[in-house]
Amino acid sequence: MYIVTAEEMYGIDQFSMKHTGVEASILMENAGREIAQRIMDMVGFEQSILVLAGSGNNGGDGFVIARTLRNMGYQASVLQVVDDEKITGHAAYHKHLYQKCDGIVDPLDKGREIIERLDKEVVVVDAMVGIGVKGMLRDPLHSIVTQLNQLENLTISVDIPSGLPADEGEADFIAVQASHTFMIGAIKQTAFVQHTAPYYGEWDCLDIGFPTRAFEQLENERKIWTEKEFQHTFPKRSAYDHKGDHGKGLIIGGSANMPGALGLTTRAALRSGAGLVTAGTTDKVIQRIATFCPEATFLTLPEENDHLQYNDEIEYAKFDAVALGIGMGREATSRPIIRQAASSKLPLIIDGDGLTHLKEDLTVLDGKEEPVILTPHPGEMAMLLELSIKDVLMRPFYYAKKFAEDYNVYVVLKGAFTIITTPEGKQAVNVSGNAGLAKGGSGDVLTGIILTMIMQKQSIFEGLCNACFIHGKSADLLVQGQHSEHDLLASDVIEGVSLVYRTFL
Ligand SMILES: NC(=O)C1=CN([C@@H]2O[C@H](COP(=O)(O)OP(=O)(O)OC[C@H]3O[C@@H](n4cnc5c(N)ncnc54)[C@H](OP(=O)(O)O)[C@@H]3O)[C@@H](O)[C@H]2O)[C@@H](O)CC1
Ligand SMILES: [K+]
Repeated sequence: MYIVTAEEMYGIDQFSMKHTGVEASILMENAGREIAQRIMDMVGFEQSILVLAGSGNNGGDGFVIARTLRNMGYQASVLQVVDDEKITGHAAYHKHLYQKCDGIVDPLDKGREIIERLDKEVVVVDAMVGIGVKGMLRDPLHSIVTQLNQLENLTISVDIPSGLPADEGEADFIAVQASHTFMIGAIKQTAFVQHTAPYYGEWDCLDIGFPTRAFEQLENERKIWTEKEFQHTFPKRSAYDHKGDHGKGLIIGGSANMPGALGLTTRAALRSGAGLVTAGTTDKVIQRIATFCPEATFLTLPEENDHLQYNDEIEYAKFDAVALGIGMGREATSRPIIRQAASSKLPLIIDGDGLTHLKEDLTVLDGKEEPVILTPHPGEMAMLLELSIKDVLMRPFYYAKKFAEDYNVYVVLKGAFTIITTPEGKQAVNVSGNAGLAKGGSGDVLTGIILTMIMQKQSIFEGLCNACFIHGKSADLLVQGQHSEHDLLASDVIEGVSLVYRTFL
């Protein structure tokens, strides 16, 4: 399923009409009927449904919804929140149809009173404004939305909560706080941006008949990654495979104060299916983590002041991929290891403190032909881009893409909605995971799973998406079972990988 901006959605709409001849009023009919069906699944005949219809095509969807619900025996009516002359085009056509089917339309001047007296059992359908919103809502919509947000009624938004921008990057708006949103045709970008996502409530995206070609012509490819994609792309194993077929991974990191991080990454790589994993770290760290990951082998690297030192004896050629930086600390004397690993002919994952070292000298990436994967959280992304965390959170799609393209790297921007970006700018959002992952160690586990995934028979992009899916899904399955979001530990997430495999493969 695609993730779009408002402009891209209009492009899909135009392409569909031009190349398939489908008419806008039919798309509107499809949209309204699909949403009405979802409303019928949630609401009983005894409940009243009030559709708030605005002037554009979003309002037009509202008239279709009201007509469909009434035809099916539901008590639905429309409160038109704009003057009559504002309803034009396809919306006017569907308003007319609705009225011809004995539909009731209350005019705007009754609006305030209707909403003030609204029984809390009445279900509100918000079709006031969709992706055509420009700037801050004006009155009367502004005051209606303010009023509505103080009520506790079940509120179902059509396509997008009215007032909310579809595109990332907007800080100032007033919008309906929806209980549910049914998006039409494609997911709107702000459903995955931290400060706008909560307005959608629970959401789903409905197909209304846009042709696949209309999405394929989009310049920016953005999709969500779900269990379907995971099941479709995850490589099968053969009875004749040997350990070398599942990748030999090298993990470099660890320091006296952070030995556990490397242990988590190593064990996560093993648990997710790597053939062989070697942890390259200091002798002290090896002593601390060896029993936590007995299946791993170890490479003792020199240290100074409890931190890793550069060592030119690492035989990179023995491995298939390297993950670097985990719990490594920020001592400048460790930094040359980054350049050395980058000059190896291996795919390279840089995580945690490795990203801080990288920022000191981004030229280490120059000319590297093998894939490089960076796994920043928003703070690290901000550090790499020399921006504030707020800037990154405001436009995560844009900034992840910019960095990935500028430096020819894959970026896994971690967060409640992890965004995976290829060097060409293709993006996917992983939707698995929960607040239980917001803990120290989660990122270390993800790095281990990523290392394993990029060594399997799938593209790097698929491997990264699948790694994020497995990591989040492990947490989801665990909190549905014996754990909660409060007590979940990173080490639990490692063990939960088995649950993911047993459930989905
Ligand atoms: N083919 C498709 O893609 C399909 C799209 N469909 C649906 O169409 C929707 C997009 O429709 P759209 O383009 O007509 O825009 P829409 O969101 O209704 O808003 C425009 C109206 O809002 C008003 N308005 C704007 N800003 C405002 C403000 N700040 N404060 C107050 N008012 C403001 C503006 O008024 P004006 O500024 O002109 O006075 C104008 O009248 C889309 O979200 C989906 O639901 C479906 O039918 C299926 C097929
Ligand atoms: K809406």
